[in-house]
Amino acid sequence: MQISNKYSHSEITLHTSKKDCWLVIHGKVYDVTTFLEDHPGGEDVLLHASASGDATQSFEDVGHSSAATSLMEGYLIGVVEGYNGGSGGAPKAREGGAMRARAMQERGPPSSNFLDYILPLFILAVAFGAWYYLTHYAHDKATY
Ligand code: HEM
Repeated sequence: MQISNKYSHSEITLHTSKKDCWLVIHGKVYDVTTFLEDHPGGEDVLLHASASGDATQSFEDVGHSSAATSLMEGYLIGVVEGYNGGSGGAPKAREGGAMRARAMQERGPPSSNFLDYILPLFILAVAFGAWYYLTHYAHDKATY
C-alpha cells in the first residue's frame, strides 16, 4: 500500500467507472476496481458511493464487519490531499455489525420468550381448573 500518495478531489472524481473505481472512506483513497465483482453488497453500491465523492457515510451506515475493514486495507492507494481528520488506521467496525443488530430488532424477541411467559399462565389455568372441578365434585358427592 502506498499511503504516502496524495490525491486531489478533482483527480479522485476521474475514477468512478466500472473499469476504474476509487472510493474515499475516512479521508483515505481505495482502488476497488478489482473488488467490484467480489463485493458482497454488490458493485452498484460501490459505483454509486464512488460517484458521490465520499463513501464514508454509506460505508459506516452498512455497519461493515472488522473482516471488511481489514479487507479494505488491501485496496488502499493513498489519502485525500489536505485531509487531516483521520487519526490513521482502519475505521472502527461496530461490534457485531449494525446489520445484525438491525436484524434482531426487526425479528423481535425470540419466540422462547413468548413461551416462557405463556407456559406458567397455562399451568396456572389448568391448576385452577383442576381445583375448581375437584372442589365442586367433592361438594356434589357430599350433598347427594
Ligand atoms: C473498500 C471498501 C469496502 C469493502 C472492503 C467492503 C467489504 C464488504 C464485505 C466484506 C461485506 C460482507 C459483510 C461484512 O463483512 O461486513 C460487505 C457488505 C456490504 N457492503 Fe461493503 N465494502 C466496502 C465498501 C462499501 C461501500 C462504500 C458501501 C456503500 C453503500 C458498501 C455497501 C455494502 C452493503 C450494502 C453490503 C451488504 C450488507 C448485507 O446485505 O448484509 N460497501 N462489504
